[in-house]
Amino acid sequence: MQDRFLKSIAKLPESLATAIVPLLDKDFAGHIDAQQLAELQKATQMELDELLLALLPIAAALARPPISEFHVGAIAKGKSGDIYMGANIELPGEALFHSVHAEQSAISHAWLSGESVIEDIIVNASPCGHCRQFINELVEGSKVKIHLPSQDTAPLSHYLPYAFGPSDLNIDTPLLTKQQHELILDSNDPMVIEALDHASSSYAPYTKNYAAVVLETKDGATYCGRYAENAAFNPSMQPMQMALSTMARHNRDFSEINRAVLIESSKGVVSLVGAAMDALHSVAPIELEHIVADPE
Ligand SMILES: O=c1ccn([C@H]2C[C@H](O)[C@@H](CO)O2)c(=O)[nH]1
Ligand SMILES: [Zn+2]
Repeated sequence: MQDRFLKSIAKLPESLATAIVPLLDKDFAGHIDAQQLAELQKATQMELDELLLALLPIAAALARPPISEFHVGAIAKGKSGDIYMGANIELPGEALFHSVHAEQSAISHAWLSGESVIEDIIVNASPCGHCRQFINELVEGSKVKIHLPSQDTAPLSHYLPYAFGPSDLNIDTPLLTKQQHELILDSNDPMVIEALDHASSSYAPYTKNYAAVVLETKDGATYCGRYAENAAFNPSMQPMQMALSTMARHNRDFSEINRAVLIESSKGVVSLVGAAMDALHSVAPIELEHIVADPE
């Protein structure tokens, strides 16, 4: 089992601790599939909602909050029945807006894993206004059920009444809808090809700046993040932040980053290069490779 889970395991009911330890091997990065979840339920005799809340200390152990030391854990449950954990990240010495919230981390985890609907979000602290707005960008966002430790489960529409969202800007294909934006680039560099692929699947309906980041560690492993815009603009999730959050879930240290690539569209009305460089430089002394590709 990874050391980072030691303290959280001690907080779990004994039957859950025993059943989950085998899943927390060196490759565990916060994904539990529907079958594994059913086995956990069987071993613990818990109702599903109860089990999901009980798993939050495991999600919170994925956090990297050097500024607040406040560990937030979240779980996004997809329509497939699989669950995706996420946790907050703060970048040392950088402006606070570079932070990633646990809910964003869990949602991006589900999105990168191919989920097309998120039905439930379970979180250990009440979701802040910015997260409520981020959730509202999702397909059927107002219906996402929010589960909190000492509250009755309620849909997002309860937490965010009179919401402003994609439909106010005439977007009817919200976040998690399959995106396919062809970008043309001639390269046989596998890392660039991976980034291009993710940029094509990114969500940028407001600026058309289809963009993605891939980070590579010295051992050749890669971690990606796609751009996910928000109708209220500020709560958008930057691709660098999403990639860092992917790395953190995989228990990799940011100092292990060896190469970093940002690909964005030549026709976007904004560029993410400045924001991506600021975030990257706060964690690793690496130059950002910035590639601009033409949309088809
Ligand atoms: O909904 C919330 C509220 C806060 N945080 C994180 C952000 C920051 O890292 C820390 C303190 O706000 O908690 C979340 O992850 N989700
Ligand atoms: Zn939040």
